[in-house]
Amino acid sequence: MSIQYSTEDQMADSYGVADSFPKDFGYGADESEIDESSTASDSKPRILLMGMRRSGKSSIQKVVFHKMSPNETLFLESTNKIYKDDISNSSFVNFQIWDFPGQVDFFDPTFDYEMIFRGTGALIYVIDAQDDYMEALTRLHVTVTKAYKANPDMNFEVFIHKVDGLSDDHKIETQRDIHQRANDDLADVGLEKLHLSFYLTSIYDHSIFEAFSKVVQKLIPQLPTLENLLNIFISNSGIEKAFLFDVVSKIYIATDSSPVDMQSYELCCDMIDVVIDVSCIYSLHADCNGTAYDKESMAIIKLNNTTVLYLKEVTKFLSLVCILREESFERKGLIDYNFHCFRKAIHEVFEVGAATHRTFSQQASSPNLKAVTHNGTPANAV
Ligand SMILES: Nc1nc2c(ncn2[C@@H]2O[C@H](COP(=O)(O)OP(=O)(O)OP(=O)(O)O)[C@@H](O)[C@H]2O)c(=O)[nH]1
Repeated sequence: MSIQYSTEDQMADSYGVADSFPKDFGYGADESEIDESSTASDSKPRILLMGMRRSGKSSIQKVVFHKMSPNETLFLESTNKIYKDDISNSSFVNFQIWDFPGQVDFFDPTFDYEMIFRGTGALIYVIDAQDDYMEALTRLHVTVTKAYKANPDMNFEVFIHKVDGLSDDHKIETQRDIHQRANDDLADVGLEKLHLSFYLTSIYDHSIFEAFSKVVQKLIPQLPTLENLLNIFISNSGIEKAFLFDVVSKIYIATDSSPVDMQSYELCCDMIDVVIDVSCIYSLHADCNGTAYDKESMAIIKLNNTTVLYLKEVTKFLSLVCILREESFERKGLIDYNFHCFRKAIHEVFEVGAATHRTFSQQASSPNLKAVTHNGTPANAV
């Protein structure tokens, strides 16, 4: 895997251009229709969203990357052509999402699926769990076998979606059934090597953000280093759990190696919302443009169960959100010193990556498209 980075000029001093909250605190231009031939911008790493009609693909993309409220998705119209969404203006992770219309006809000669799959990091196949999913499973099989032949390196992710309408038992049973059937179909054609990952998702809770976090993390080659840094940071600071968040999407790009529980993740997501809301409402600039999140951004929230939430800016796109006990927070000086070292290390990790990428780009004419591009650290890093 290799990685593409923004140039340092782009990284430097760019807080001013970040959009602000709420609606504007998104990813800039909305989706645009693509012409199916390859263009220069299409060389960005991409994540494909595929699945049956009305399975919820556009809703996922709108809710995660465009701050659309789940209820508004009821009014989304059906997608008729492939739409691409460039997630690169104000995010740490830098890729394109291609939202496909329900039925993709692999036999249509104008649809160059090999070209599309070759440049893809991950294929997300969305299955509506509230509907009869037999046809979706047949199409999943056709899609992943074609995609695997064109690009065996891509990640295959299955979102068992709309699980908000299912009881807990029904969720587990549906996941087991879909997992079993999909893998049996692959085994029947000798494709046991093709690994499918399954997630239970809904746009009505944080599960869709959690699932997207895991999909994106797999495309970040520095993930083990980030995890390691987080482990060192929390163990030396008396912190229980820490997430490194992409602020705009609330995708966490890394966490320490202790297990993630949904409640902690939700708390941290909510904290980001509170911080951005408050700084936007009380911003000195009436339009709040670019001022909702910057180098000074930090927040402490003390909960009534002796838990403290602590948020600090890491780069213009990333923030660290920690959960710790009140007694550990008494050593705030130590935590801040460790955070300073952690932040410095994060900046170094991505500076090294940027340098490696520059060397790589000079050597190779076409980049490896599996790994996502990063908007790295600002040049004025501490
Ligand atoms: N209950 C529930 N409904 C959802 C969820 N996600 C999407 N929906 C609804 O599903 C319907 C279809 O969603 P879309 O996002 O338009 O589906 P699509 O897959 O993009 O459809 P096409 O563009 O026709 O391929 C909408 O009414 C959404 O509100 C979910 O997590 N839970």
